[in-house]
Amino acid sequence: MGILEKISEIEKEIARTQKNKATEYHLGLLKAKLAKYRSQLLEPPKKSEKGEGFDVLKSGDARVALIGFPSVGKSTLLSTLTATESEAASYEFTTLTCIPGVIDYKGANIQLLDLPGIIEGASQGKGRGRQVIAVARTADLVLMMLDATKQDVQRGLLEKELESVGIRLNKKKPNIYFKVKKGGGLSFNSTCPLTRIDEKLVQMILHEYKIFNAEVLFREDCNADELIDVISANRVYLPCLYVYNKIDQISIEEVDRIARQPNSVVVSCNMKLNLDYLLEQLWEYLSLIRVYTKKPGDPPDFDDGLILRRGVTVEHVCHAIHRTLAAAFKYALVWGTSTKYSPQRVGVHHIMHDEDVIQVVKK
Ligand SMILES: Nc1nc2c(ncn2[C@@H]2O[C@H](COP(=O)(O)OP(=O)(O)OP(=O)(O)O)[C@@H](O)[C@H]2O)c(=O)[nH]1
Ligand SMILES: [K+]
Ligand SMILES: [Mg+2]
Repeated sequence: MGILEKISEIEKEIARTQKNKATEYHLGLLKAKLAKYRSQLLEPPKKSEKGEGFDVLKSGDARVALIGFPSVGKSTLLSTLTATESEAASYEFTTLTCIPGVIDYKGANIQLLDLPGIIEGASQGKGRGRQVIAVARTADLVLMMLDATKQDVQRGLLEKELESVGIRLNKKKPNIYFKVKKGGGLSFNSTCPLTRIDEKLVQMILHEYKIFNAEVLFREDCNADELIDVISANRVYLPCLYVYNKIDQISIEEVDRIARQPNSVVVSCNMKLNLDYLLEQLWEYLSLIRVYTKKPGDPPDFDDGLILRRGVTVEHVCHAIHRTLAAAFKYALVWGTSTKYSPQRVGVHHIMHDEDVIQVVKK
C-alpha cells in the first residue's frame, strides 16, 4: 500500500470512529499515524514512490500549473474555476498530490493542476518540491499564486527555486545559434555588437563544459548566463502569471499597487473577486486564439470555434479542420482583424487572429 492510500485509510477510519472518552486514545493514535505519514510524504521521494500521485495525463488545449507556498489558496482556486473539488483548509500541506481540473473557457479546455505547496529548498528535494517542479516543467503556463496579505519575499523565493532547476519565467529563449562540432576549434560570430560577453569568455565557458569545437552565433546582445542556458539545452521557457489572492484582507490602496505590477492579477478566491479577468489573462498568456469556420452561403459557426495558438497560419487551420484539406486548398476568405478588408482572399501563409472567421475554398 502506498503512503497516500494509507493516509486515506486512516482518514476514513477517523471519520468512522465515534468521538468519546473510550475512543480518545485510538483517535489520538490514528492522528499521530496520519501526521507521521504526512511528514513522510514531505520527505524527498524514495525511488519506489517517485511520482506517486503526480503522473497526470496531459489533456485539453493547454496545461496550467498552480505553484505557490502552502495555504495561499491554490486548491480554493481549482475548486472555484473547475468542476473538480480539491480539499482546502487552513493548515499547510493540505494538498499532497497533483489534482487536475478543467477550465471551460471560450470553448477551450484548459487543464488546471492543483499541486502541493512548495517552500524554500523545494528544488533540493524539500517537501514534495521536486515532483511539483517536475510537473511545472510540463506546463504551458505557471500560475504563481501568492498571498497578498504576506510580504512579497515569497515571490522571489519561488522564482529562485524554479530558476535553479532551469525554468525561465517570462523570458524569451536567447537568440544564440550553438552547435557542437567534431573538429575545427571555436567558430565565433555575431550579427550585432556584443556588450556583455566576448570571444574569450565564450571560449572559457565552453572549456568549462569540455567543449573545444563548436559553432556559436550571437543574434542578440546576450550575457554569459544566457549562453550557459543555451549550452545546457534543458531549460524551459514558460510564461508566468502572478496571482495575488486574498485581496479581501488588504486595503484598496494596496490592491491597486499590486495590480499595477507587471504580469500580475489580484483576486479573492473566497469572495470570487476578479476571476473573470484572471481567465482573460490566462487566455492571453497561453497565446490561445479562437477561429470560426464558415461554409459558403452559411453564417459562421460561432458555436464551435477552433482553439489554436497565436501565430498560426491558414495552413495550420486547414490541418485542424481536416488532415486532407491543406492539399486541396485553393484560397481562403478571412473576416476579422488579421485582414485589411473583410473578407479578404488569403493564401496558406496568412497569419490568423483571435476571433477571425475563415472560409476555405478548395481546388
Ligand atoms: N481571506 C481569504 N482566504 C482565502 C481565500 N482563498 C483561500 N483562502 C483560505 O486560505 C486557506 C488555504 O486555502 P487552500 O486552498 O487550502 O490553500 P492551498 O494553497 O491549496 O494550501 P496547500 O494545499 O496546503 O498548499 C483556507 O483556509 C482558505 O479558506 C481568499 O480569497 N481570501
Ligand atoms: K491549505
Ligand atoms: Mg491545496
